This record gives sequence, structure tokens and C-alpha cells, in this order.
Amino acid sequence: MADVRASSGGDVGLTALAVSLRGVTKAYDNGVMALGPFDLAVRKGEFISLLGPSGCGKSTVLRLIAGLSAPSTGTVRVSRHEGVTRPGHAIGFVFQEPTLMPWTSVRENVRLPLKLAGAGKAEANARVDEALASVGLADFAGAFPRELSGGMKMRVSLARALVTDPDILLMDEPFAALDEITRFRLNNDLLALWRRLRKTVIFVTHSVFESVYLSQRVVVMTARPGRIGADIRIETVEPRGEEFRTSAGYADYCRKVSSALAPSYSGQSVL
Ligand SMILES: Nc1ncnc2c1ncn2[C@@H]1O[C@H](COP(=O)(O)OP(=O)(O)OP(=O)(O)O)[C@@H](O)[C@H]1O
Repeated sequence: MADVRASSGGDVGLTALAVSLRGVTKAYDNGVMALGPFDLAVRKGEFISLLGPSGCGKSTVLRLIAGLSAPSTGTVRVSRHEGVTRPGHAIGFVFQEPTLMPWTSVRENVRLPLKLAGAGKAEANARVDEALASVGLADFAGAFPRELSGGMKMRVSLARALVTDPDILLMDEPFAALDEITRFRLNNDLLALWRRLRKTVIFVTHSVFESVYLSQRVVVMTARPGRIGADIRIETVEPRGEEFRTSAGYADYCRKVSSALAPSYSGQSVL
């Protein structure tokens, strides 16, 4: 039986967990067996990456955690802090496309989740200002999406996800469409934000390099139906920066993660 619950974190042994998936499978209506059985426990404040071949069910995992889709079997639990009365959601979602409303300003784009949650104007204004400042866009509140670069649009998208002060940030290949320099900069900014805000981050990427650079744990998924092929802890001196990116330790971790990914593509011809 599928069971999707938002717990207050009161379960014995689960208090430190932000997200827990147990024995989860997902079969879509068209018969595609996308996932599972899949077990994952993410601690509060942890930064993990989900890495795996195309179609292995990474986005499906995020959608299940966000409650946008229900598991076919198994349990999905999302912990919420008790007594929190702020408007909005326990979960913020950032997609690969910034999906901004082109006809209105950055400020209104970021305000949208608060509007939907019925937040008062004064509180919403303060939160929008704070969210924009946290992604370095304090001076662009009045700009329109067409006036922004790809990296800036992604920052707006991130601010929109942060504006409700969620406990958990789900990010689905957010930087995949960006050039490498912009991507590296956003990687650093995201790490700085994570260190400051201590959100739980679950980050989907196709990039071995990005997963190792950002995460405390890289969860490598098998080809569809996605299961956990490897769960690799990345341990290094914090805070991370360019020194880590160019270190032997980083290269070693990238090799280890690549090896864990290899069974998913070995034997498959690209021609
Ligand atoms: N709504 C849906 N209906 C039917 N099949 C779906 C649906 N959503 C996803 N799938 C299928 O389920 C499988 C897993 O999809 P999912 O998007 O979770 O994979 P992914 O690992 O995120 O892929 P990618 O890396 O290419 O984005 C794929 O085969 C996909 O075609």
C-alpha cells in the first residue's frame, strides 16, 4: 500500500531525518516501471545529489518527495518542524528551466508562492527583498525576465523557491543549461547559501563533477527502474572552493563516482 505522510518528525529514530523513502516503487499509468524498490534517508540539513542515467527516475524521486506524485507502493515521509506558522511550503522546488512569468517583474515572480499562500503584503515584501538579496539580485527587483542573463534567471528561480523559507530544497538539474563559468559561480553561491541557511538540499544532476563538488553524499542510481547503486560520502575540508575543485581528493572522488555509474552505460552503444 502506498503511504505518503507529512510527519512532525516525532517517529522514533526518524527525528533527525528530513526525508525518508522506504520500499518505494513507481509505475506510471502507461505501464512504465520508473522506480524501485527505492530506499533513501536524508538527514536534516544534509546536501545530497542524485546522479544516474537518463530516465532512471531521478525527477520521479523529487516529485514523490514534493507530493506531486504518489508512490505505487512504499512510504514517503517528509519531516516538518513543529509549531512553524510561516506561510508557504515545507518544500521549495527549482526546475531546470527558470519558468518565470515573462510579463511581470522579478519582484512579482518571486512573490508568487507567498501570494498563493495568502501572505500579507508587508510580510511578503520583506521576504521577497530578503530572498532577492540572498541570491545577489537586490538591485534587480524591478527588472523583467527578458532583461536578465540565464544565470540571473536561475537566481530568480532560486529566490522564488527560498521565499517561503522551506526546510527542504529540491533542485532538478537547475544549472544544466548554463555555461560552465556561470555554473561554477552558481555552484559556489549555492554552497554559500546552504552553509548559511542550512536547508536540506536534494539536487539532481547528470554531472559527476557537479555532484562531487556540491554534495555531502552522492547517491548513484541504476538504470530504470531506478534503485540505489551506490551511496558515496564526500568528505573534505569545508568550506569548499576552487582549491577543492582542483585537488587530488576531488579527482579521486570523481573517479569513484564515475566507476559507480559505469554499469549504467557500459555495454550501451551511443551510435
Ligand atoms: N508522467 C509520466 N507518465 C509516464 N511515464 C513517465 C512519466 N514521467 C516520467 N515517466 C517515465 O519514467 C521514467 C523515469 O522518468 P524521470 O523523469 O523520473 O527520469 P530522470 O532520471 O529524471 O530522467 P532525465 O535524467 O532524462 O531527466 C522515464 O522512462 C520516463 O519516460
